[in-house]
Amino acid sequence: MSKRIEAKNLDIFYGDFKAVEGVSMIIEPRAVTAFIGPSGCGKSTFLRSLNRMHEVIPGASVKGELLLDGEDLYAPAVDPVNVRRQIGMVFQRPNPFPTMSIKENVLAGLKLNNKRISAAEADEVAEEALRGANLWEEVKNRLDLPGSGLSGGQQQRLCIARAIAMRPSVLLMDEPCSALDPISTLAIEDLIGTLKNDYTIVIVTHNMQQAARVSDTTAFFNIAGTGQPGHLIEMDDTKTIFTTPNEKATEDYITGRFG
Ligand SMILES: Nc1ncnc2c1ncn2[C@@H]1O[C@H](COP(=O)(O)OP(=O)(O)OP(=O)(O)O)[C@@H](O)[C@H]1O
Repeated sequence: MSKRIEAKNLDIFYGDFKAVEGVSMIIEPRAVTAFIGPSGCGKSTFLRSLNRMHEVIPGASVKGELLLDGEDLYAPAVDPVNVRRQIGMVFQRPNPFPTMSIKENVLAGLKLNNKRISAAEADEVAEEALRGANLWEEVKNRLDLPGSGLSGGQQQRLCIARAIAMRPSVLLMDEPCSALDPISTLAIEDLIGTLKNDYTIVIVTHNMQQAARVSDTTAFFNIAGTGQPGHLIEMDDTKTIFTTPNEKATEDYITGRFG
């Protein structure tokens, strides 16, 4: 299920503005890859380009190649909706559909994709996804109550359940814990550790300790100045990045000298 992503010399634009330049990297399956770097260096932009989510912004475009297990995700014949089905995304703020029940939220992606499933199948998919998101025990007796009635941490796990109900190969997470308290953050971090057995996981985080705790590989992005494009500076085992990085800029960033 878990797939490998390869970016080759990727540039990303908002209209004429080049936000990210020349990124080449391999994101391995069954592992967690963290993107770190100062504000504006293009971490979220690059993350969103991985499932073509940035295309919802008018004028956004990419140059270069992006391969999922060797298949070019930007080839003319590829439907971006299909890409997003394979590569799910979890956002900074938990965003369950407020008028839907917990169960309907989990199944929302399938419904949007017009997947016809029987009531029994729906129950099965919902339970499996909620178990996968480590939320089942907390919600199994209130599946028909609104998703918005859950705590922030539970809502974020509900959004993860909604993403994994689609059986994606990759899960992208854009600062998934930044709106959560420390206990809920820990629950999501534990969950990320379990999910990597089945998915390729990419996480953007501002929290250096979090990157060190949850990821196997870390990519450091930087920006030379306002109006300049962000670049990938280096990518390595998380341990190496946090102990003996190759680049001075990485060392300065992880030791808190800037950013
Ligand atoms: N929708 C947009 N339209 C135009 N420019 C954008 C848009 N989104 C981001 N940018 C620009 O692209 C650059 C990279 O932004 P991005 O949000 O990807 O950086 P980031 O590293 O994720 O920052 P942060 O850590 O603050 O979230 C910035 O210069 C930003 O202003």
